[in-house]
Amino acid sequence: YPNVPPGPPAVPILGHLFALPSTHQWKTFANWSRDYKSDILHLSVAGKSIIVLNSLQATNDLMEQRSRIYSERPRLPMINELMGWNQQSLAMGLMPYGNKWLARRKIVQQAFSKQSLMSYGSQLEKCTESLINDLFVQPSEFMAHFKRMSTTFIMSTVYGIEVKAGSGDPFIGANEAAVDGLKAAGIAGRFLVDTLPILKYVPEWFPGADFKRLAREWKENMVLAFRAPFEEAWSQFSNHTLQPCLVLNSLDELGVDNADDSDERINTVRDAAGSIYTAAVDTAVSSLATFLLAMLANPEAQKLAQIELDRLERLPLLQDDASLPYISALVKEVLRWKNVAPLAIPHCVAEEDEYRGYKIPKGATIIGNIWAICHDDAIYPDPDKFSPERFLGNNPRPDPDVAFGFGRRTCPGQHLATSMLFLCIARILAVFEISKGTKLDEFGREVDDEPSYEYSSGLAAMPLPFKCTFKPRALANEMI
Ligand code: HEM
Repeated sequence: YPNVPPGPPAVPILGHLFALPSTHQWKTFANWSRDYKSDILHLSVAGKSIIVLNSLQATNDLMEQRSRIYSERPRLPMINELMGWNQQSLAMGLMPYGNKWLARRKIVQQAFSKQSLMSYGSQLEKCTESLINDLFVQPSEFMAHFKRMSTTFIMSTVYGIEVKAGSGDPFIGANEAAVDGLKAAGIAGRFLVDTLPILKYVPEWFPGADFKRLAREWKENMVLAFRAPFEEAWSQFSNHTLQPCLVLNSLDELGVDNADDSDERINTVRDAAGSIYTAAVDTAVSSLATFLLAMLANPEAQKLAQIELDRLERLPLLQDDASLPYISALVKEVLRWKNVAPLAIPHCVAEEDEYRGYKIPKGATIIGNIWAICHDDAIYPDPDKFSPERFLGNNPRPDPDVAFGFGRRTCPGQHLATSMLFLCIARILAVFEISKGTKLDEFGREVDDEPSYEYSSGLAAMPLPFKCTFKPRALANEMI
């Protein structure tokens, strides 16, 4: 590869396949940048180039300034073809750049823009009230409550469907199974078929072809996750009983006639809705769990946040953000400190390009290393420390917008995610004191159960299980 950016030594043919770690690649990429004294790296796997961008400068110059050519998605045979994630359109996050993608993206962007925030604000407030209630009743199940809160919100705002009480809701089960498959398959190098696409023709019964069975099962889950809630909403739409929601607005706006259900416009709405559902739930759960870990790691931040909240003397509302600067800074720090999507979703460059004298080959996978940027000590000194103060005062550090990705592919749920985090965090801290869980030591004494602060790997990082105690604060009864 003449004149491409530097990178670690490669072996013939397979390139860096075996040098790529199977977990937490973002850290290895950042270390390689240090070792090879370059914020852009070139790797190759079986003849395909991968360019890793480890600095804000490089992601700005290429993925933002030149977004016209840096907005494609690479094709991964396991996810795209065998699991069908973009074979029949469906998930817009994995769709090729083009008109179909744009039509879906417009729907999501419009529904969750900053301006439309107030139209779904009351629903968000209702869901976070239930969350607080659930945390009172069964605090140890906090992860399940986070999931329930975000699913209930998405199902009602997107599909106009009320989630069934208890754990047996069929739509939640379908979404969970689909996202689990995507997360597992999103681990780079996990499936050899991504490196050697020819393997996709191996029959399922062939020894070692277990990936084909997994792909088939995951595909069934994914189709169900996209189709099942949409079909329910569609049948209500046809009967004129569908409650106001994204599906209703979009079908109305596109002028869809309820007699005609074979329309491409219907697929567009189905895909936009399904893309939200699969992208929003786990990201919310992971970042809320990160917030709890942050409170365990830095009790001082919790105290300062509560001093600010107590001045309100009531449960916070969405429009309180201007009067709660510490909480707003805390939300930014949650997004920066541990990233839900440390390597975003890979982009792909549509044309050959040149940058700082290096060649960027056409079709190369482009990875923006969100984690490396959010932990760059030139931008965020002492990056491993959880410190909302870095976004306050006379010299605030830049907002970590990069946590939501790059250029034309940036997360269209950014405003929704930030508002959801703001409201949940403000309300939880107004009502509860958060502290470490406990366990019995070998002498039967109660001691703190220290979290590992470790995360799973894959497309979306989730904190490994940890314990946490929620103690109602003195003001809790007055506030609710
Ligand atoms: C803390 C919460 C969230 C974080 C950190 C996050 C982060 C990201 C990142 C890094 C990407 C990839 C961007 C890129 O390729 O450059 C992405 C894509 C996407 N996100 Fe989010 N996200 C969050 C919540 C949400 C929510 C609530 C929604 C629901 C509307 C959503 C919908 C999407 C969609 C549809 C895409 C694909 C965009 C495309 O390919 O055009 N996300 N998100």
